[in-house]
This record gives sequence, structure tokens and C-alpha cells, in this order.
Amino acid sequence: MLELTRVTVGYDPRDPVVREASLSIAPGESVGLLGPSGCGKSTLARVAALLHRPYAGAVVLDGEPVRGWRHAAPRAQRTAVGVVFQQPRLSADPRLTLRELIAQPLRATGRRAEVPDRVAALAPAVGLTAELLGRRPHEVSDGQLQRACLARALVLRPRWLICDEMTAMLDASTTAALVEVVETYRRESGAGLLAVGHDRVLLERWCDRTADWRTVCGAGGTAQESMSPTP
Ligand SMILES: Nc1ncnc2c1ncn2[C@@H]1O[C@H](COP(=O)(O)OP(=O)(O)OP(=O)(O)O)[C@@H](O)[C@H]1O
Repeated sequence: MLELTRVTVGYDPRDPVVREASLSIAPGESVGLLGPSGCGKSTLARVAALLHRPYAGAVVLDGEPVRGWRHAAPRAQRTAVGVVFQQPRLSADPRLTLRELIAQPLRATGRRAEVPDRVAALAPAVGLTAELLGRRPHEVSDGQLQRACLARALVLRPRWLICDEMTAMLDASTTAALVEVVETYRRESGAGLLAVGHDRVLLERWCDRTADWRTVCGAGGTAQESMSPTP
């Protein structure tokens, strides 16, 4: 399970953005987190991705409480979670080719030897040709770069995937293609998914169930998760 319990987090401890949010995802399950712009969905997604330390509350990953964040997280926990952000240009090093970008997590974890096989498997899965793999971010479209960012998120075969508005900048056909890549990975690997967004139609179609922001953040300090099954 990926469990967030009564998580309070933000950018100023005196005025947290998110108060007492609780959410859990089972292995193989896909959960869509819906909420209005600016409510704190991305901030909470970054907590789930072990990138942002909460002020209070607990995050438990596969039964192990998370005690370190970002580079201080134990490698086993850090590599268990893959993340894709809304704006690929902010998360992609402009100096790297798409091939290097996808391979980045393998290199960072000392698994260089796996690069050729993993890139060869993932590139066609996300719809990138060999020619595109040799280009740098400024030489490809947002959709092509997001395909590479998704491949990078999958390259370590994470047990949990966090998609933070992954398709917000993309057209309908690229959105459908990337959702299909995620769903194929999820079916084959049994990974759990947290998909964050404000497109209710998309998330209800995509996910097993959706969680509404108001119910994820319990009012008055009585945080509860309350999920609506997707019709
Ligand atoms: N690095 C930061 N420093 C200070 N405040 C921030 C930072 N990032 C986000 N915020 C603020 O935190 C609040 C929540 O932002 P967040 O991006 O988590 O919301 P969101 O629900 O994901 O919004 P959207 O749907 O528009 O992406 C906003 O008021 C935002 O201005």
C-alpha cells in the first residue's frame, strides 16, 4: 500500500497549503485525485513521490514508514516510486538527449548496464523512434518530451506511479496514447497509480476510482479518505 495519513504540508509551516490529507492506494489500483486549481494536489503528489517532506502526518510505503525525503529517502523507497509532472520542460535537463533522459535513473542508481535493453524496450512502448531519442528537449514537441518523461518514470519499474497532470498540455490523441502506456504498465506490473488532475471526465474514465479533494482533506482536523467508485 501507499498510504498518506493526516498529511499537513506546504511552503510555510505557519500557513500550510494542505491540512490533514489522507489517501491510500492499493497495489494495482488506480486512483484519480480531483480538485480545483491551487488547492494543493501537486503538493500532495510530491509528498507521495517522496519529494516534499510534510510538516505532519505519515507516509507509509509497502508497510515501511517514510522517514527521509528526496535524496535522503532510502534508495529502495525512492526507486519504488516513479513520477511524471505536468510540464516536461521543467523536469527535463535540456542538455540531455531523450535517450540520456530516459536512462538517467538507471545511471543514478548504478545500473548503467541495463540502459541499452531498457531504452530499447521503453522507447517503442511510449512511441519514440530512434531518431527522436537522439534529440534534445528543445528539438522535440511537448508531447514527445512527455513521452520521454513517462519512459524515465517507468525505467526502474516502479511499484507506484504518480502522474501529476501528466496530460494537461497534450492533445487528445497523445493523451490517449500516454494513458494507454500507463495502463499497460500497470496491468503487466501490478503497480499502483495516483493520477492527479482537474479533468473529471478523463480521470473517471482512466482510474478505478476517484478521490475528491474535499474528502481527502477532512474538514476541521478530522481527515478521512472518502472515495467514490468510478461509474
Ligand atoms: N514552490 C512553492 N512555493 C510557495 N508556494 C507554492 C509553491 N508551489 C506551489 N505553491 C502554492 O501552493 C498552493 C498549491 O499549489 P499546488 O500546485 O499544489 O496546487 P494544485 O492543486 O496542484 O494546482 P493546479 O491544479 O493549478 O496545478 C498554491 O497556492 C501555490 O501558489
